[in-house]
Amino acid sequence: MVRFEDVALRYGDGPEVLSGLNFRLSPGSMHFLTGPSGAGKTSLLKLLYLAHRPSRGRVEMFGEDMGTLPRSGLPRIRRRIGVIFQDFRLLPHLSALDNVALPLRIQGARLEEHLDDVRELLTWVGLGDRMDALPSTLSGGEQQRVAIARAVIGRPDLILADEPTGNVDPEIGRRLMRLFVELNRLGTTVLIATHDTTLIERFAASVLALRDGRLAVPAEAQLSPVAEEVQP
Ligand SMILES: Nc1ncnc2c1ncn2[C@@H]1O[C@H](COP(=O)(O)OP(=O)(O)OP(=O)(O)O)[C@@H](O)[C@H]1O
Repeated sequence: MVRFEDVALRYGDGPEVLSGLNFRLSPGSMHFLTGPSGAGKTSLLKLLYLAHRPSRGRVEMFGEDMGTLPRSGLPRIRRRIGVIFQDFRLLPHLSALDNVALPLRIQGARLEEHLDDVRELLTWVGLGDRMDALPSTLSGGEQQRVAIARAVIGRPDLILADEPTGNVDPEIGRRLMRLFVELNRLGTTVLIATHDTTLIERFAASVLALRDGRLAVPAEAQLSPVAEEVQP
């Protein structure tokens, strides 16, 4: 479903911050993306979300070559991806509930028919009593949970998450991971960028390790079709 062949990325005239990337993510697989600060994790997620075009190499998403995709085709591909960036990118004038419902509206769904799902999901992420709050009145961790709910509500084929448990307490972090694992079991491909080694040790997912813009181990990242929580 995702295939990178000798992909590189540079910002402007700068050096390549990612280079020689070769990997693929098979449908319904789960992966962690790790690496020290500055290794290129966020940049790789942005390539996967088509926020940047590679400066070299071939990116294939859902069987289509992104190099030949016209700009008008981007929304169609992005609708299949749920993304959680570190800056959350919530719409400031919409309530938590309306932010989460946004992907459904964009898909053309009638909100009334999905309101219960939106409320259930917000309750699951611990925001049952903050549904009407505007993002500016929510804490960082609460905003992050709204962003996660928004990323998963439309049941995307691919979820990209940048440090999704970074701002929340351990109990909520475990809940969020259960949400990702459950979606993965239902067939969603999940890629989670994190520094958190204990999180990685708890799940039998494959690990893509970035160092200085390169994958430390050339990754045939198609192991672990479904992630299992490792029992202590
Ligand atoms: N918009 C940009 N313009 C120029 N350079 C950038 C830009 N964004 C990132 N970089 C550079 O690209 C490299 C990789 O950054 P990136 O944010 O992808 O790393 P990261 O692994 O996600 O780091 P962290 O764990 O700290 O979030 C860094 O050297 C960074 O300075």
